[in-house]
Amino acid sequence: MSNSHKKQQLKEGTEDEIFASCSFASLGLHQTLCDQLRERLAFETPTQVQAKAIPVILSGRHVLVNAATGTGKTIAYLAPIIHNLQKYDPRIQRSDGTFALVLVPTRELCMQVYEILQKLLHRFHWIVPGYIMGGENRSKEKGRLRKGISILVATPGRLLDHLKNTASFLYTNLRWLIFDEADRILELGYGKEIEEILDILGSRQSKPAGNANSIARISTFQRQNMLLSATLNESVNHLAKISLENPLKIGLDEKKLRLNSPPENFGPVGSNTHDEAEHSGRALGSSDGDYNLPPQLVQRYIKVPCGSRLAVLLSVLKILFEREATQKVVVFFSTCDAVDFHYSVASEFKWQPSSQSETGSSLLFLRSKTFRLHGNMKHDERRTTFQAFKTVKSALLLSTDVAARGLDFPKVRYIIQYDSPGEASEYVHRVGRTARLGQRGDSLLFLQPGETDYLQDLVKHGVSLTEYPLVKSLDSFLLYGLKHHGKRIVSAEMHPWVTSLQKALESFVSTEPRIKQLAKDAFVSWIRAYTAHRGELKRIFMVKKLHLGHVAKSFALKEQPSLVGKSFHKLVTKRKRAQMQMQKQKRPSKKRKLASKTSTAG
Ligand SMILES: Nc1ncnc2c1ncn2[C@@H]1O[C@H](COP(=O)(O)OP(=O)(O)OP(=O)(O)O)[C@@H](O)[C@H]1O
Repeated sequence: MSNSHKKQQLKEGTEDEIFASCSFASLGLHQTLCDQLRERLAFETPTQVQAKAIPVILSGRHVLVNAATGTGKTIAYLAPIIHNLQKYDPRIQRSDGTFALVLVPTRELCMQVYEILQKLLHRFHWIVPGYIMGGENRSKEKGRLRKGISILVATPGRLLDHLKNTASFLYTNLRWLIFDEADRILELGYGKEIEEILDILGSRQSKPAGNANSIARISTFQRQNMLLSATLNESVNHLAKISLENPLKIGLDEKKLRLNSPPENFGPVGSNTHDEAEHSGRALGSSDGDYNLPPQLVQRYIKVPCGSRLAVLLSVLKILFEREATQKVVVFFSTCDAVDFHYSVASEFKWQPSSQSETGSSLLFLRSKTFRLHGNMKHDERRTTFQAFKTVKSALLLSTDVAARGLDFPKVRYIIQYDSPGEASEYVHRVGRTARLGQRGDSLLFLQPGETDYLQDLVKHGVSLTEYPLVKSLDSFLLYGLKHHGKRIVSAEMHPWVTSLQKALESFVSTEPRIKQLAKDAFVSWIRAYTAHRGELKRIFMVKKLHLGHVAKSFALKEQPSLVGKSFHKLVTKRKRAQMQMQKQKRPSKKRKLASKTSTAG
């Protein structure tokens, strides 16, 4: 979509908040680069964050950039690097190795940044872009590194692997090091790898002893490092401290990042050593303070009892896709198994509510094209899905948090967080897949009645949501040719539409052994993910409060799976113990004494 077309879609008043009133050339960028921005990407005017960051980055300062999702942070760092690289005289060559390194948390983001680079470098053919990431063929990557990559985009695990094992990887000319989605890289548990990378590259500000060899291999070029995210907070404090020299903070206030506080380490991050994780970094302490969200984003929550979650999700999706012929929706789940199960239901479940029979219809309930994306998928399938959802006009994407950060799927209109995100920062990034660059967007957060305290947690970060009129929406459906006005129906679970749909779903799952197995697997991993909430959130998302029969219903299982693997058994035992503990605490003191004696004896 052209810049001017995009601008037409902006709400009145929003444009000034998004775009600056200057040109790319006036920021100091080379004319050919400005032409590329216009011709290849259709960008005529810089966004506000680009107008602020580009001159500072051109001046050589280290920066920390914090700006709302979808405001153009990628170009803010890529354009100045390209500007500087094209100036080198004599021209840089492949044999000079890598000059700029962009670190990103996921493979999809790696591809996305690489594709933007390809477009921007079209007329600077001597500057070579490249990428290395988990899942790709290592020896092919080695070959590309040997030939030389001027601007390299990488995921941390694979980068470290090549830094240690690919002798021909030349980085002595490295001048720029960028951490895009810096907080997420740390949340995924890459703290140690990042320190190691900084040491090998000689990019640590306070260089530890013992790395003299690696540092000696680096030339004395001026280094410039950058950290960027829509949710930079104190989780990146340590990284900022060890990697940035006198940084300029763009879009950040001191409250959010206390660079003068005593040094910490990377804190209680996960110990994940894979290239990505499915979950948000639930172990991180969240920072109080407002996050920047796109002002035009309409944020709502929906309160649904556990047993009706699936029926309500499908109903909301049906409403969305029937209301607008072309519609792009992303639904976030907490686990890969949940994505797989819901993907099968969304693409195979047939039900015609006008027919009296439960299953006797041949019409798909959801007619949208459906995609899925998660970390357990084959690498190629993941790549194809990512590209396909980018270009498709109307579709539903079911995903884990691999799609939560940085991905720029054009024209996504609706984000549904079916499983709650955990940290407020993850909420911000998930909803940030819509309402990008001033465009319209809606988000919907599913909560069970006992989880609504989560809304208070979001309020602490300046995020407030209004309630979605669920019963009214359900009333709009025709059931057996009739409208059911739920005047006296106060709860969604009692709504005739929901009860009929639930019955049909249960019957569908029970007659399809493959889907039943997916449902059981999803049930187990969903509970496991629910127990993974940490800190304050554990108080809101309490596994012991869950009614497992209702959880089973949310996977269209008529009964709770009896025994599915050892880990599930352990979980049930743990829950029983916790429940017994709670009961003991409720008993009068005499009995409690007796109970405690018995349990000690046991
Ligand atoms: N100057 C510009 N004019 C028009 N469109 C732009 C401009 N700069 C960026 N865009 C477009 O805006 C969208 C958002 O850009 P980008 O992905 O860089 O945002 P971001 O701030 O990095 O978002 P996130 O925090 O989600 O990663 C993209 O579709 C990009 O092509």
